[in-house]
Amino acid sequence: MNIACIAHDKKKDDLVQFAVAYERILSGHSLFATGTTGTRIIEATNLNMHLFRSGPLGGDQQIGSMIAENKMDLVLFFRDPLTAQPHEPDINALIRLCDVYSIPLATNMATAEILVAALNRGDLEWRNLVRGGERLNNEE
Ligand SMILES: O=C(CO)COP(=O)(O)O
Repeated sequence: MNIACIAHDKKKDDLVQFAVAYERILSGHSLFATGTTGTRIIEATNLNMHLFRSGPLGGDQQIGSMIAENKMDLVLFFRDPLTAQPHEPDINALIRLCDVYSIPLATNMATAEILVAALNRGDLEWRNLVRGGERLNNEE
């Protein structure tokens, strides 16, 4: 599965802790992150991640682009609901695309725990079917 990891500044410690706690599960997947979040996770774990730009510089949009291309299977986006963000439109666009394409999205640690447990159980295997179908359609 392709998994995106994103956290606003006041939630980065939470996501780093989360990545440490679930490193074993996450290591079995392809990980993507916005620049600063991913750098923090790489420093704290042995996980490999593809780093996009920092969120305010277009990283959210780059992940949104992967969603639009049916290349992202799960989004862990620890949002800070108490701080205004300069790139609010990008954040809303990313969340909107998750809803457009029915991509599982966790915006806080409690939901992320549930989704990662589901991922580990195989509950997200339907994404392989969706992506497989997409590939076949493109090949026709
Ligand atoms: O701003 C972000 C998400 O909206 C996260 O970006 P960084 O990981 O680069 O801080």
